[in-house]
Amino acid sequence: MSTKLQENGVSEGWNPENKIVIQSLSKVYEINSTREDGKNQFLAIEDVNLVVNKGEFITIVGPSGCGKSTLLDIIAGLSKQNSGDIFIDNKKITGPDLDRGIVLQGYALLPWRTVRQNVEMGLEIKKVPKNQRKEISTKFIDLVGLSGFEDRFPYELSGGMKQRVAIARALAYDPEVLLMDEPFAAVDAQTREALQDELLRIWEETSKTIIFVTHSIDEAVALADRVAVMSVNPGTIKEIIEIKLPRPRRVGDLKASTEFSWIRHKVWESLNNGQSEINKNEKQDSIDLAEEISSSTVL
Ligand SMILES: Nc1ncnc2c1ncn2[C@@H]1O[C@H](COP(=O)(O)OP(=O)(O)OP(=O)(O)O)[C@@H](O)[C@H]1O
Repeated sequence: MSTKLQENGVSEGWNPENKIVIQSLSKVYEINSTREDGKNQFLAIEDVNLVVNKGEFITIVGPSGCGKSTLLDIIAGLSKQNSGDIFIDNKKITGPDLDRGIVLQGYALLPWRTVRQNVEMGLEIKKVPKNQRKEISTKFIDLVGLSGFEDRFPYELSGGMKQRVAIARALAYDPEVLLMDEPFAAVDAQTREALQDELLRIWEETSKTIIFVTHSIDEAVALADRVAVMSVNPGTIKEIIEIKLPRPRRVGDLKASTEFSWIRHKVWESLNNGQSEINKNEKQDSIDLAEEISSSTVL
């Protein structure tokens, strides 16, 4: 894939199968530092490269702080990278847009709006007429199994129901890409499995392209076509593991299979090697620091 850009921001020599192309992405945060060397920048992700095909389901796993949310925020256009580019349908992204739906861990529903009004938010922004909005919201409320709850307010719903509303809201305005950051982390195990099955069913029905961040290896393997494993310090994608489990999938059934356990172990190993690397890096950092201290003592 060529990195050369034409004047209209379209890259040359791209593959029409590609939905999202991430090239050499890096992000530096400015941080408050008390270090003597005055360093006040932190390299959160470095040289991230990833190509996601149309209709593909990619999950991202990695140790805490490796930059999963940072990466997703940049793809969403909510945060700006320091270097590198992201293309969606071969167009360079420059900020948030309705082509990308976002589902976050904290639901982010508006408490003063009913289920229906929350689901219709994106449609209002898109200036879809009222009767059409109702038709669309009815369809997606039904799709996530919340028919009959249209007039409830968020405080009247369980965590799992709120998360369903957030998914319906993201789907209702028909984004081609869904970006999900640990969307099921706050619900109990049983609800989580039900939501995973529901998401798989919706994805099969709507053929969206999904990038899904999770801490759970089981969830990553059960949902994805490919799992991107990130390492920390600096955060980058160290390995992409293809999940060749048959579809359609039901999460409960999958987990009982030997094939699932084998792939799960493979992802675990990849993550665990990363942990060893962190320990090595930390050890090396300590060695460097120790050497610095000892040499300054000699001086
Ligand atoms: N606004 C910010 N300012 C400074 N540093 C930040 C900021 N946001 C994130 N970081 C740092 O960047 C690194 C990556 O953070 P990020 O939240 O992307 O990681 P993550 O992989 O999503 O973590 P977790 O799995 O714990 O949610 C972390 O070391 C974090 O401390």
